[in-house]
Amino acid sequence: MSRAPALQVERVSHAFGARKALDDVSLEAPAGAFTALLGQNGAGKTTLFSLVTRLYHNDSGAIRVDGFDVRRTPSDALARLGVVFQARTLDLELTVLQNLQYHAALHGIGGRAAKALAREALARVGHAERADERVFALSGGQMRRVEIARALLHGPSLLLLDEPTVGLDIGSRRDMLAETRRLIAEDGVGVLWATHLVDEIEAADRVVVLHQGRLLFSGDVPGLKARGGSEDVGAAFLALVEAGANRDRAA
Ligand SMILES: Nc1ncnc2c1ncn2[C@@H]1O[C@H](COP(=O)(O)OP(=O)(O)OP(=O)(O)O)[C@@H](O)[C@H]1O
Repeated sequence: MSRAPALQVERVSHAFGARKALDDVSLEAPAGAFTALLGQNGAGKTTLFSLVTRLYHNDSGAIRVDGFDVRRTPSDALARLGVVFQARTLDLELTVLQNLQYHAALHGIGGRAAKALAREALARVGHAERADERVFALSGGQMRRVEIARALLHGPSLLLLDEPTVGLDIGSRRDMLAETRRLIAEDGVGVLWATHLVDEIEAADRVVVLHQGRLLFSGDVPGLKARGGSEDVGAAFLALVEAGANRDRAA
């Protein structure tokens, strides 16, 4: 039997009052792959993440994590989901290990098992030796890695990252991307990585393009280049966005 996609979004819409933040969006993030969710400011990336994580309720379409519908089987879906939000969410006064143990407790894992999983997750992001330090002593990039370790701790099938490299220097950005791709290769986790930076995309990645709440493209990098009429990913992306805006003006 083939494995369910890590994430399936089917015909989902969401509005804030009269403003449509997502308009009939369908997309997939396969297991064992890096999917870049590419969109400019206001594209709807964070809204989509809020629906997948159930911060917002989706009352149209369907969202499935590893085959589990987030509305009908929320605990199964959320148990298979790891998230790194755009805003930092670690408790600065607690140690790195305590932050991870707290997260483990939310997933029903306690005691020695939690400690062991936390140390293992920290080792996977190269931070085993920081376990007993308080979070305020870490740099922005180190905190991000701890957040990734925390998101991986309960063994999710899908990892959502909302613009995780914002505020990081070039070296930290590159390292974080390489580490995420290594985790995909080692664990088979499916990653949905929201970004507006085209240089974070590699040739073998999947790409989903959102613009003003609408899906403009979903496929691989060669497909994006073909649709945008350019060998340059950035130029192809901008061509798609421009064509979408022209369609809206004509409508
Ligand atoms: N809580 C809210 N109330 C009203 N409108 C909102 C709210 N959150 C988002 N929006 C609107 O929904 C649209 C999509 O916003 P969203 O934050 O999902 O985009 P984004 O792609 O994450 O953007 P960015 O790259 O700037 O973070 C925007 O027009 C935004 O103004």
